[in-house]
Amino acid sequence: MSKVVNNLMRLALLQLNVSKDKLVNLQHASQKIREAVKEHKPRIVTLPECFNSPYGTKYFREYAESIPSGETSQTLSQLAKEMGIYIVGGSIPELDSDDKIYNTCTIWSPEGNLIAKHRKMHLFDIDVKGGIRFKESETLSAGNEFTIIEVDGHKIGIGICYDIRFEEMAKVYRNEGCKMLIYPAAFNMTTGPMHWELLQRSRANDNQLYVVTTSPARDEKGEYVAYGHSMVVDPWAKVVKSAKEGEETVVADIDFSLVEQVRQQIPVYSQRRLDLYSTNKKC
Ligand SMILES: NC(=O)CCC(=O)C(=O)O
Repeated sequence: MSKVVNNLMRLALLQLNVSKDKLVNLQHASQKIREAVKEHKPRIVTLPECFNSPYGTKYFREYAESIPSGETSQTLSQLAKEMGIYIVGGSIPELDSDDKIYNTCTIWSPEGNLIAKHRKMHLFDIDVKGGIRFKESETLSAGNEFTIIEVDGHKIGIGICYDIRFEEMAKVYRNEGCKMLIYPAAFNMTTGPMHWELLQRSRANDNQLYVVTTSPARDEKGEYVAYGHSMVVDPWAKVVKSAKEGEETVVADIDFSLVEQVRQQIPVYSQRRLDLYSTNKKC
């Protein structure tokens, strides 16, 4: 007998205020998760990049925790179990046994189990004249592994923020059968207005899948001012839901059958000229 797959799935994206107090951040995220689940009954709740600490290289070591023994992991595990949901737990600075620190997303099942963790693969090192300079590599190490989870028969690829700029990574996920990419993210006031929506619509369009981002809320007084605008883009590359700048919960109903519809109607994937080019081929 063939497996019946439910194509509909509700997501709640929590664009959260983040402070310098880790305990306050965890309590706030917990309250918002409980409220979102009671009100909207999502299958998956997503959190922002660096939701338990300020986003800055000088903070990462101080706020870093082991996974899954640290207090943030324990909190997310209990919440996922209590509310019976999947949590894509934004990201936190992770302290590894080798004393390295990673920017890591943990993913929790409705039973409270850690089903995957994604370490940001591409570190955010940029220097835009007159704009922003940021060097994650001053304190962070890069992850080396792709991360795919499966929820109700649907494969979902995970990246973190700057990872979205690398179309090769998204293509690997598409090649593996992903129908959605989720990126906890914290763009800024220089690149956000230029590239935030463009990148999401590009990845959705290139790969004919859903793209979901979750940002911290904008805090104009913060040292790093996040752009906000958490977003859901569908496989037609249409923005179906978008937050404004402040704290907000975005609820989106996903219809995975759209993925197949788009892929059938515009069959670029099978029309590629892999005899002429491939990602491995040198120019
Ligand atoms: N936290 C990040 O990786 C920020 C990425 C970003 O702002 C960009 O422009 O890329």
